[in-house]
Amino acid sequence: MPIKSLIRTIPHYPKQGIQFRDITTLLKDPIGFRMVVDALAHHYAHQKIDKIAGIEARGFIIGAALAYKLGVGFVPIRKSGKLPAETVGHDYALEYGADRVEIHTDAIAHGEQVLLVDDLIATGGTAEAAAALIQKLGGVVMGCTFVIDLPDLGGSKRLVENGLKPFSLCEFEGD
Ligand SMILES: O=P(O)(O)OC[C@H]1O[C@H](OP(=O)(O)OP(=O)(O)O)[C@H](O)[C@@H]1O
Ligand SMILES: Nc1ncnc2[nH]cnc12
Repeated sequence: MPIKSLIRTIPHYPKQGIQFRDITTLLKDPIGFRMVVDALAHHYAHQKIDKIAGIEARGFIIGAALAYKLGVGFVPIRKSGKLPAETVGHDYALEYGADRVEIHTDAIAHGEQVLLVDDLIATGGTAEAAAALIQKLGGVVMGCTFVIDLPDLGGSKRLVENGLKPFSLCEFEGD
């Protein structure tokens, strides 16, 4: 069963006109979830990764499982005000709104190779903000990975142009 076919689309959520790509149907399928983690682990198996940074909230699910599989540490990038120790932050625009992401200042050491993980890339605003946080701490974003790319929204193209090396397992285009 292809990964894409396990992803559910909810029309007009959370706003009129948005086709929401819902990974809960993929995650609840034990084979589907394993296929996602195994495919990403296979793709990155021979690359140097010191840490995985997962973006709240859905990026935690995929990112933590991938970190376990690759045997590397996991650090959370969270929405504003959720992290208890000293943070750095970055504001960004969303497909449907605006937000701010933060990371602990001691999450990443200078020169560490960091793989950024989220469930989906749309405009790329979240991933770029998260990458900026890693770079502020002196980390190197060696790649950004997603289960879903929405290429019509231009985010993956933006990441390519900025040298952030996106890799996704499936695309939803023109629908
Ligand atoms: O490429 P972009 O246009 O920035 O959009 C992608 C982001 O939007 C979604 O998260 P959302 O902000 O809805 O938060 P959630 O994971 O906490 O539901 C998704 O999980 C990505 O993080
Ligand atoms: N269309 C979409 N579906 C699910 N998550 C999203 N995040 C941004 N756009 C989204």
